[in-house]
Amino acid sequence: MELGCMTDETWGQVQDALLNSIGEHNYKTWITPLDFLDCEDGVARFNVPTNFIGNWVNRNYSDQIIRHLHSVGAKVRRVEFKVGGQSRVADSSVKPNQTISQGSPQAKAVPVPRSASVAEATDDDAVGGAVLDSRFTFDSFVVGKPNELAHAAARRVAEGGPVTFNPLFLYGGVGLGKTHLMHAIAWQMKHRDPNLRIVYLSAEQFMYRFVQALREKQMLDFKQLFRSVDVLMVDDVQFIAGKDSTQDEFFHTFNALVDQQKQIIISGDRAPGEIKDMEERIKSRLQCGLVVDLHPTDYELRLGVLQQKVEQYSLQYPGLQIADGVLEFLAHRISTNVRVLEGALMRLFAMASLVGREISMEMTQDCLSDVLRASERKITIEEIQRRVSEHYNIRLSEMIGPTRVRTIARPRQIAMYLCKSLTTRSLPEIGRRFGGRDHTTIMHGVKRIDELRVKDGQIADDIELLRRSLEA
Ligand SMILES: Nc1ncnc2c1ncn2[C@@H]1O[C@H](COP(=O)(O)OP(=O)(O)OP(=O)(O)O)[C@@H](O)[C@H]1O
Repeated sequence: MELGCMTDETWGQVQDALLNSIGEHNYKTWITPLDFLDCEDGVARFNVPTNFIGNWVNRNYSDQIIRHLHSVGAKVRRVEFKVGGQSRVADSSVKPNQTISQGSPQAKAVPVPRSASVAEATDDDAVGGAVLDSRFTFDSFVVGKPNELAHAAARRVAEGGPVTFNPLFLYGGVGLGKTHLMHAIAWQMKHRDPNLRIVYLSAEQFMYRFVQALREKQMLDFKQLFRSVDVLMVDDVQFIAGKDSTQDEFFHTFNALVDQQKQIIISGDRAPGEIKDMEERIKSRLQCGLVVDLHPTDYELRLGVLQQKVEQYSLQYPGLQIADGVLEFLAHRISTNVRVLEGALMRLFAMASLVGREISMEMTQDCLSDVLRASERKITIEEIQRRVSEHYNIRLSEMIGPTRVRTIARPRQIAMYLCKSLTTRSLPEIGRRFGGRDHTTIMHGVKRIDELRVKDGQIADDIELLRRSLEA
């Protein structure tokens, strides 16, 4: 089907769909104020009454709007929100809350002031890569135990000098700061040497560029472009898993750059070896350098992020007060990812500025009831296995593997016990996640630990400690 640009009619259909998907309250607050202006060259433009609404819709709903527009046949790549000449931009190929650079025709300001030295360094927008978010710097990255290794590795790479580990592979769950760290590396490298040719892009964008080059018979240019950069950064590499030709091209680009001693930085949602449908030769290349993971946030890190954001938002909303205990409450209750945490805080500030009151505990519970409900702690089997392995200083592969040596088998049984008591997973499911063991083995393990808990104080203490840390 040949898609057309957006019209009043398609916008009407999308509004209906949004009403269904985000609920009446959110719809009235965020979508009703949007005034559809026009749609040209795949860019749909809206007037918004305030910067805040534009920014909020861009961060939280632009992806959904674009998706709904596609589903009703509107050929829209990007939505743009304008207020008095400023605009918020979201691109279907760019992550939400990334911004379009000053070099772009849709240039816009972001609410947080950017560092002048870094801003100047963006002039050439890398080599056809995505635009870097000016907020994602090392200065704004809060370091805690769960991310200190990844942060140190990123810092080390950003310092430049001889390439010591190639690639740097950063991995971790959703919203834990992979993109933030990659942008921070790029900013610092650019700052150090403005002439460096740095390409940052998502694996999805790499694929689109590759397909476009194929279609337009520009493969030579494509190869030259990517093989002549000084630093290549590819975000969310898992996206190319299962996409054979893109993987092939990625593999050759990767090798060409490594041969030239050019730094490569890659991110993924899991360790290279665990990416399904990724060619073995790519997995093994990805493991050749330094592989570091960002662990799920802990309470202190979440509190640190919240405190930093409060400082930032206070500039935006001067005079707003936040009651004692609110940040601690949020850090305790919202234990998913940092993006959710940031969104929650931003929502509170918006609400408090609308009603002109301090952010109290009552307002927090009221305004964030949906987020708080959704964040009710769900402990995963993987998390338990990881924590128990760390606690007993054994490898995760040993925990899941076949060895029956007591020093491994006992922690394994403790992990099985915790899986049974802290998750809703069935015994066969737990068995599968422990290297395909039978459910009777799990049952036996759980029973054994139940007995030992009573007799062995050390085991009881260990279990209690692990339980508390998992539930934190
Ligand atoms: N340690 C941190 N300090 C400050 N901000 C953080 C930190 N970690 C994450 N954030 C913020 O959380 C948001 C999500 O982070 P980011 O986009 O880097 O996550 P990601 O790991 O790339 O997630 P995804 O898997 O969705 O790509 C960003 O606004 C980022 O600035």
